[in-house]
Amino acid sequence: MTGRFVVVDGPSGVGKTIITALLTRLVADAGWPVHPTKEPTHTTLGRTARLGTDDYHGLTLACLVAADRYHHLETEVRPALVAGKVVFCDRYLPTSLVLQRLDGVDPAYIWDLNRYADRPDLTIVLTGDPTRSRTRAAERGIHSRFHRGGPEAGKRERELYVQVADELTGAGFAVHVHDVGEQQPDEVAAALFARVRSLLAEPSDGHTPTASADLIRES
Ligand SMILES: Nc1ncnc2c1ncn2[C@@H]1O[C@H](COP(=O)(O)OP(=O)(O)O)[C@@H](O)[C@H]1O
Ligand SMILES: Cc1cn([C@H]2C[C@H](O)[C@@H](COP(=O)(O)OP(=O)(O)O)O2)c(=O)[nH]c1=O
Repeated sequence: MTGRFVVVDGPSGVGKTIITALLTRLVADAGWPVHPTKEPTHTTLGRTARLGTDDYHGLTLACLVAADRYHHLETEVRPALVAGKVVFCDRYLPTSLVLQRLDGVDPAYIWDLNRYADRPDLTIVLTGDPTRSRTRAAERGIHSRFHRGGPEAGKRERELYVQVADELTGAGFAVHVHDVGEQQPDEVAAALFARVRSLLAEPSDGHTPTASADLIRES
């Protein structure tokens, strides 16, 4: 697979969607074929996960989002990578490691469930002021129980993303944590584009499965 797989993840309202769109534009303008996408997907399975967080909890939701992820990889991500595209995915494994953990699922099981999900070439984790992120998410519209809970829940979500970024790094993932601070979206995208450009200059690693559960259990 000659393309590159880049994930943009982080707490709700931190700016994943807008940054993914801006980065996609910058990379396309640099002459690369791009494929922006997101999880949960727009399939029936993905919509059930996105809109069903009040009905589905714990292991059920963990399996639902993992099933959506495997279908996404098979039908969309891998074909785009084979076609040489730069795939930008808004939410991926880090979301599961944070939200399913908040939902009481054993982290080792979350890793196991995602064992065969492709390891991205780069995982970008956006962090920012939790109150600001929560406010933006609320203004945009709350459609998930994970959006509720105010600043305290936002603080915990942010802490877990930072912890998960360390776990992923320990498991051999290329992780880039970016705190948006006071930056406007175009400034964030420009800073991240520099990192993505250096990735595009490197040879592709062929996109191996995640298969890191043992590593994490041993750590
Ligand atoms: N750095 C930023 N500065 C100001 N507004 C932002 C910033 N990042 C995102 N926003 C705005 O906040 C809202 C939520 O951003 P969005 O990209 O949808 O977040 P996410 O996908 O992480 O939930 C959007 O209206 C977006 O334009
Ligand atoms: C990808 C993913 C999503 N979800 C669920 C819970 C999230 O609140 C919801 C994400 O829906 P989404 O519309 O992407 O939310 P946001 O606007 O905050 O980016 O899907 C998980 O529980 N685990 C996952 O791994």
